Amino acid sequence: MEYKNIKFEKNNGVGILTIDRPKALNALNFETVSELNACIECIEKDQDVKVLVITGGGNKSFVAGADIKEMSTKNPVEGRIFGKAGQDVFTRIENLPQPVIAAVNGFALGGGCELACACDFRYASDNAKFGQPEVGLGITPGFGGTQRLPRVVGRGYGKELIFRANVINAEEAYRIGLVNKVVPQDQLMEEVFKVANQIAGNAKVAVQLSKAAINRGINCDVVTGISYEDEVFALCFSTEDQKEGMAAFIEKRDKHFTGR
Ligand SMILES: C/C=C/C(=O)SCCNC(=O)CCNC(=O)[C@H](O)C(C)(C)COP(=O)(O)OP(=O)(O)OC[C@H]1O[C@@H](n2cnc3c(N)ncnc32)[C@H](O)[C@@H]1OP(=O)(O)O
Repeated sequence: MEYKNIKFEKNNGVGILTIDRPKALNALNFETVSELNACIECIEKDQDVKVLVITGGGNKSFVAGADIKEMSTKNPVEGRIFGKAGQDVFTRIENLPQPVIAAVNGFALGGGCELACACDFRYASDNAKFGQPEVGLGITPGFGGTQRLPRVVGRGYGKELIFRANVINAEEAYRIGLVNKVVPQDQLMEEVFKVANQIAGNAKVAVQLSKAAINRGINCDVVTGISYEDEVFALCFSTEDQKEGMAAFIEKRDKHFTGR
């Protein structure tokens, strides 16, 4: 499929999705959100993609937020339609069966920080900047930021970032747990691919079921979460990779997973 504002490629089981409007610092206009949705819908069904990496085009920005110029003339009905479109695609990313890593290579502001929070975890380049500037523009975060950011960094830091609309650097983002690792900008993709390949080398069904169990458990009580873990744990014993992984350990040999 041809896209105007995003790029998608695959390399050895790792999908790389780039938000690619560098002249607008990869800001998300309606067209970009729609393309993102179409691309994520394809990835959901693509068995070849074991891990997805999301990054931004150019070397200055991951995503500098929703497109302010486009939003500036919207009425409440249009605002709701735009907000819902962004929320739906970010929820779709969060619920993708495959793990998703955000490679944050610059500004992750507003919708950009929300996109990063919809990913399973985040690595950042040392020039990355994070923030939720929405209240300084007269709006609330609208692509899930009021919900996901406090769940990632905790209520106190989440509320402070949203209320102050301040921008923090990569080291501060690391300190509050918003990113897992900070690396020099020219090493970001290499480092992220290393991690993505490591995940892609593990038993695919077990990785995907682990993600589903974590996501489900985080949104419910621990007893319900644990009972879901029961189900996915048992399900793993129906896979070829469970037989192979354990046989390889016992026979002291390399494992050869098939993803089944
Ligand atoms: C539901 C979600 C809501 C939201 O996400 S609200 C939006 C939240 N985001 C922001 O408030 C960030 C807005 N952008 C900025 O504050 C600045 O940019 C930066 C600090 C990120 C970078 O500043 P600098 O290095 O001086 O670059 P530059 O000249 O401002 O930007 C280059 C071009 O990119 C466009 N641009 C940047 N961010 C956005 C955006 N969020 N929406 C639309 N356009 C954007 C600019 O306008 C300009 O373009 P031109 O050269 O044509 O003037």
